[in-house]
Amino acid sequence: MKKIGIVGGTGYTGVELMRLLARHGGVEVVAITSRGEAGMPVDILYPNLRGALSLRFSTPDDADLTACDLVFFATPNGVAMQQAPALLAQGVKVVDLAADYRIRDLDVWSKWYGMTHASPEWVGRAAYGLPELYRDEIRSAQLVANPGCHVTAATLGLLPLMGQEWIDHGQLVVDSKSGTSGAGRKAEVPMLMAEAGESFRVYAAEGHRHQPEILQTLVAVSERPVGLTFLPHLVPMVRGIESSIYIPLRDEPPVDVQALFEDYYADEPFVDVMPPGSYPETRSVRGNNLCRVAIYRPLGGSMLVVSSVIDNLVKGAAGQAVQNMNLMLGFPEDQGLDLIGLAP
Ligand SMILES: NC(=O)C1=CN([C@@H]2O[C@H](COP(=O)(O)OP(=O)(O)OC[C@H]3O[C@@H](n4cnc5c(N)ncnc54)[C@H](OP(=O)(O)O)[C@@H]3O)[C@@H](O)[C@H]2O)C=CC1
Ligand SMILES: CC(=O)N[C@@H](CCC(=O)OP(=O)(O)O)C(=O)O
Repeated sequence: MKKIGIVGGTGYTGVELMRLLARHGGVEVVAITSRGEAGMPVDILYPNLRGALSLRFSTPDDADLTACDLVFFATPNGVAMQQAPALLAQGVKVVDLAADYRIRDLDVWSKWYGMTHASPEWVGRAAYGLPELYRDEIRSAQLVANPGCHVTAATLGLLPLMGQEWIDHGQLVVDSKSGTSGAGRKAEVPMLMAEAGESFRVYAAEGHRHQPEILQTLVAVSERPVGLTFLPHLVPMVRGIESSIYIPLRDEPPVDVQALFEDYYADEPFVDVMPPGSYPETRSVRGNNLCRVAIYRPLGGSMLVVSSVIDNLVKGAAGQAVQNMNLMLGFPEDQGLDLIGLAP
């Protein structure tokens, strides 16, 4: 059994990590930290874990994280960059669910996150945790930067088209909708379900930090400048992200775009290219690690549209983090993640 630690276990990604790891079979969660809830059994705060995980929250100082094979940071931005280097120096592997190691350009990172990076030497050494693109690097990495939630839905919906001469890379639009759990357990009032219920609105229209993160990957893959408008919305559901992605065509595609997507993702365990005419639903991925995509060309016109859905807490956070852990620790990539979405 591999020993696992979680820093920041009281948030929504922390409880989702515990739910997935408790049934993994190859790992044991030995430490889970919270400064505010130290001493409390995890199944008192999260009764869904009763009978699955018998453990108490401990303070980050008391938890023996150096004895772990791998530690997840499910903490706000700016925590892992302070605390992870000491663990990395001891040979512990780390998956950061926050954004500390996602952006290679430190000036871009500082601009969007409003901080100076505390461990810039690790930024270039971190693998970007999108297995569909960087599987080999993740396997051998000591530090993995788990992608953002909107970012995962948008990037997977765009990857097969990147670098194709017949699309206009300069005018991509990602219109993305998130459930309220995306804002975390300590969300500000406007992001609470009671405020979002029976309503639907844009947020961060002046610019969202997921835009440069999506762009970084699209530019790397297409090897050219990319123009991207990204607009997030809050929708009255607890879990789920749907990204509607608009891709202007420059020329008539010389290939069947549906077949292009099916071929690109043929061997991917967690990307499901749906048949023509399908409408991916967030509830079909609720609680599982899938990204489901469908491709449209409305009225046969000059715009391709891709709909991409994920569960923000699973493929958008904890599930993808476990997928990365599996690669880093040598488990089958889908171990503990072979889950079916909930219906109705
Ligand atoms: N919610 C989502 O859908 C997604 C979230 N993420 C990212 O995952 C991370 C976790 O998000 P989420 O689960 O929503 O929860 P929160 O950000 O609300 O959870 C924070 C956790 O970190 C602990 N923590 C806070 N500050 C520190 C600190 N200085 N040192 C140690 N522990 C600390 C908190 O416990 P305590 O204060 O008691 O120590 C709590 O357990 C965030 O960076 C978020 O951006 C990524 C993708 C999707
Ligand atoms: C609804 C909502 O507020 N969502 C959050 C999701 C951010 C998140 O989860 O952060 P990372 O994915 O970058 O770690 C937001 O847009 O800020």
